[in-house]
Amino acid sequence: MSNVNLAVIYYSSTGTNYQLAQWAAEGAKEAGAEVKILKVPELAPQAAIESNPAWKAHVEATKDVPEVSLDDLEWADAIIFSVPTRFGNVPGQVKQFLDTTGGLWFHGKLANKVVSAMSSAQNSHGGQEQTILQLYTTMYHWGAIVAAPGYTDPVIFGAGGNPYGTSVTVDTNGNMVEDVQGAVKHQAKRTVTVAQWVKSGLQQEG
Ligand SMILES: Cc1cc2nc3c(=O)[nH]c(=O)nc-3n(C[C@H](O)[C@H](O)[C@H](O)COP(=O)(O)O)c2cc1C
Repeated sequence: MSNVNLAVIYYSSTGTNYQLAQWAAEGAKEAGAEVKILKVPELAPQAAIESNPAWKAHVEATKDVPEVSLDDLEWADAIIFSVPTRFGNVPGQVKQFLDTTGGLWFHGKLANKVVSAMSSAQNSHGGQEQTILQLYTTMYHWGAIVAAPGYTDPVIFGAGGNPYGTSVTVDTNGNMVEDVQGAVKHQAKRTVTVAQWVKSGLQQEG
């Protein structure tokens, strides 16, 4: 066991980021972490969800996935976010959740979390990198330690070569274009490894 608690926190309307989250959870478990997959609460009106069959089906399919809470953030030594782009930024649902973390931040409870992020978009240059960087901006304010994948494994090149975090293109049928499973698992393992280093260093400091 790695003694790392890892939360995979995702938002997804049509399933892509849920799949990325599941692969990340697999990779983190293989690295020995204790893992929770947690969804960001939906804020969209029911009428909007009903108007899109893929969205409606995904909400139904994931109704039993627990919603992320502030307690989960306290529990986690490491966090992997997976969020689709919304015009180059994180979805409003994710921003709303991040904006509830002020109290934890104030009490120093978010410092030294090891984090990394993943994303998706409909176009191959539709804002994946920017979305991850927007998320990381908040992480810097938390005092979190961003464990971006960089080019630390050859699998990253095959997945599109995004050094900020694994990202994928989603075609009009909702299918992923690139094969990113290996890159996601590598990113998850790296996040757990860095979290182990940080956690053991902090424990030595007392
Ligand atoms: C409001 C909105 C804005 C979006 N903006 C972009 C965009 O700027 N570029 C792009 O390529 N895709 C854009 N998309 C497509 C989503 O990123 C895509 O549906 C998502 O990555 C699929 O992930 P999911 O299956 O986890 O929901 C947008 C979708 C919505 C609903």
